[in-house]
Amino acid sequence: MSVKVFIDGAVGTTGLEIRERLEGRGDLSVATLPDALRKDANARRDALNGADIVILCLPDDAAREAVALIENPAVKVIDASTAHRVATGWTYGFAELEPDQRQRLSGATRISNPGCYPTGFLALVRPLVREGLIPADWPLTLNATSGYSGGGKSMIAAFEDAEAPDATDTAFRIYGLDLAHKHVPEMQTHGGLSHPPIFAPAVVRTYRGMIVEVPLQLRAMASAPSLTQIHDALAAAYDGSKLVTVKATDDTSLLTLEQTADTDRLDLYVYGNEATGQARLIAILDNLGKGAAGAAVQNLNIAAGLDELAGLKL
Ligand SMILES: NC(=O)C1=CN([C@@H]2O[C@H](COP(=O)(O)OP(=O)(O)OC[C@H]3O[C@@H](n4cnc5c(N)ncnc54)[C@H](OP(=O)(O)O)[C@@H]3O)[C@@H](O)[C@H]2O)C=CC1
Ligand SMILES: CC(=O)N[C@@H](CCC(=O)OP(=O)(O)O)C(=O)O
Repeated sequence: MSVKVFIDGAVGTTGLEIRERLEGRGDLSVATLPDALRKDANARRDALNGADIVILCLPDDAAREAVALIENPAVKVIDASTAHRVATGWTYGFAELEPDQRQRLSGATRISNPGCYPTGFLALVRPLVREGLIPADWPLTLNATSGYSGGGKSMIAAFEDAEAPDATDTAFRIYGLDLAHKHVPEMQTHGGLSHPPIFAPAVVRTYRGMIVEVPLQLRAMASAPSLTQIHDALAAAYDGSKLVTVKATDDTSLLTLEQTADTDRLDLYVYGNEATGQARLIAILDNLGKGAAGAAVQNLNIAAGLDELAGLKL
């Protein structure tokens, strides 16, 4: 039987990417609302309660509002916003993050899709904390750069439309200077960390793509893990995954923000210097791929009991 999917926010940046991945699928049908009704509460209530699975591609407040409109207990929800990523009763939609995560997702009715930056950070850090290679109370930092589609329609306009209210011609800018970025709580919670990491994000004049880097002073840790131990722990954590891959570190020429653009892959690297006891852990993904729409479709497939990789871009 075909699974009925409703996308709320279907004409936004993430919604359009999800629709593209679901096109031509015979195992599910996709409903969206016409333009005149897409913000109409009654039309949304009917569509939300009539679906098997809904995907919310909305700002946080509108996502909370959508969840409140759902009365049918059989409806499963995948929320792409930040609203429920550390909320009680929600399962974090990063299938590869913990050994039992996929199984938990297959039985969940409320799934929070991870943030794009946390996807890179957690992929690098969580297995190492779990294995005791990084102490849970280590003062972690991460530097990251995103394509401008990460800011949705308004940031796309700012970079592409000189008439937009916040138009910019910058090539690269840093932000999050108050150290209170909305992604930090999920990084701490799902990383199993005692303290929030320092998160230094930047946005660059490229539509899509993301690099997340975690620098580590290994020699200062009591565990003093070697680069090989770190590499092997990550390789073991993602063994068999077609989306998350620990890459060889002998070819630095491929380390670009664009290398996973328009795919749902997540490429991980462990670089460093054994002699100085320093490491640079690097994750490269598409903010709209594994960072948003790719993860949402993967979660949809798992929640619906379908082929997990159907519609995904490898
Ligand atoms: N862009 C990215 O890389 C990522 C985005 N996300 C998250 O996904 C969600 C969507 O982001 P994104 O697609 O980038 O944002 P966009 O701004 O591109 O799209 C949001 C869409 O939601 C619509 N909308 C707003 N309020 C309502 C409402 N009350 N009822 C119905 N529709 C509404 C908007 O309508 P209108 O077109 O009229 O403005 C717009 O089409 C956000 O929570 C974001 O944080 C998560 C990971 C990465
Ligand atoms: C470049 C840029 O501005 N990126 C956004 C994050 C992307 C996003 O939409 O955040 P969610 O993953 O939580 O939905 C930001 O830093 O706020």
